[in-house]
Amino acid sequence: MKNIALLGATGSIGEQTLEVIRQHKDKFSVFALAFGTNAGKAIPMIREFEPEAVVTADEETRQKVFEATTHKNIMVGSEGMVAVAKDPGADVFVNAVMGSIGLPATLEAIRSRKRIAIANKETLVTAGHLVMAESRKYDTPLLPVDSEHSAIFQALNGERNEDVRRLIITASGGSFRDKTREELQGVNVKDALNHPNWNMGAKITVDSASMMNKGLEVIEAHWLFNMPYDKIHVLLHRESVIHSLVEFQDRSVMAQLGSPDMKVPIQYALSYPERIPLSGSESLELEDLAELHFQKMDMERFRCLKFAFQAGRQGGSMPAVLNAANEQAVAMFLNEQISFLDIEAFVERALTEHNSVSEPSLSDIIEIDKETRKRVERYVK
Ligand SMILES: NC(=O)C1=CN([C@@H]2O[C@H](COP(=O)(O)OP(=O)(O)OC[C@H]3O[C@@H](n4cnc5c(N)ncnc54)[C@H](OP(=O)(O)O)[C@@H]3O)[C@@H](O)[C@H]2O)C=CC1
Ligand SMILES: CC(=O)[C@@H](O)[C@H](O)COP(=O)(O)O
Ligand SMILES: [Mn+2]
Repeated sequence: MKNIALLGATGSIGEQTLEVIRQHKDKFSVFALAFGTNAGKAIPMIREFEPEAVVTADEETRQKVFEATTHKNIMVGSEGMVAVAKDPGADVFVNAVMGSIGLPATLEAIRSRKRIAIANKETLVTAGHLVMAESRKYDTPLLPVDSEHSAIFQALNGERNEDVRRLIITASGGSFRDKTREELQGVNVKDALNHPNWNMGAKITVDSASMMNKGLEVIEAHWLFNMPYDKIHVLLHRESVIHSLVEFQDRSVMAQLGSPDMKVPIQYALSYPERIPLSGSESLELEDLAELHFQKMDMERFRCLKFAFQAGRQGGSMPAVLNAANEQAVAMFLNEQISFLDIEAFVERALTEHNSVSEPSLSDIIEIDKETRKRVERYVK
């Protein structure tokens, strides 16, 4: 039995992780559930899965959960997530929170040598050098949940890193893939949240529309697979059926395909190296697909992708600034304080104004993250 600590339980990945656990009660149980403020969604989960520990984002939510469940072990905030990450009662740590908030807990879970299933790309973008150094030091590999990285992980199975010629990450193009830059001036939040292939949380859906999601995924792949940026390629593929590919030195290409369903990579990260049945997920019937489309990525149309490659190559604290500026700008876009195109403008400005710190420590990163968010907030005022 694997006991799972799940961060981000009330989110899109969190709910699908619980669905996988529900299907395999003989293999997985819930040790801890951490979430933000959605007590209405969390309370039935706590009643159903009876976790040893619960973590909420704030005291008010803690009180609501306590009143509804009388749970004895409800912790709060980043400290609560860190306590869960360290607890020997959990074997598996799933980071599915939104944003870089779960970084300290992820580092602690690695140090406690738990199985790490990482959905949260912001953690690796912000502090990939620290996370991967701890992963090597404590001999704790990270199992990717992000669909593209799970595909690459599967394509690399049994291969040697030096035999890889390129990682090819596919991108659906998001909600605005058929719009020109001029047309982007008039788009609103509702339009942005209408992803063609995936039903995901609001922040990642906006990132898909701006192509920042792919930018974050390029940096995520750089760290997870120890791959230089020159060997990471992004390909527009509208259908999200080929989840990503690896080209080897002999020009052989391995790809992982499947109907777009996040329960597949979530379950694989939990069951690896075993493959177990997953009910309710559709088989990919290739004969039913009329055609698959591929298109070269235009870095001027999708400028966030260009910024991410630049920040990744510059390294140091630049990716942390890219991420924090983007998190802040997307939050303001979702609050209807700024326009869609302001997101990339604010990210670009924050990167230009930042003096990069090489090899930033965890406290440097936390400080830079805070400063960048405040700076981006001031751009509106
Ligand atoms: N959704 C998807 O299909 C995919 C997602 N990912 C990545 O997975 C991560 C989660 O995405 P997704 O599930 O879509 O996001 P959602 O917005 O659906 O869920 C986010 C989760 O994080 C919690 N959360 C937010 N802020 C805090 C906080 N301050 N403290 C504690 N918990 C917090 C939310 O709690 P609450 O709502 O209770 O406030 C919620 O449980 C992201 O990094 C995303 O990039 C990667 C690939 C695919
Ligand atoms: C499901 C998943 O992994 C998302 O990160 C997905 O990749 C988003 O789609 P885009 O390709 O549009 O960014
Ligand atoms: Mn993805």
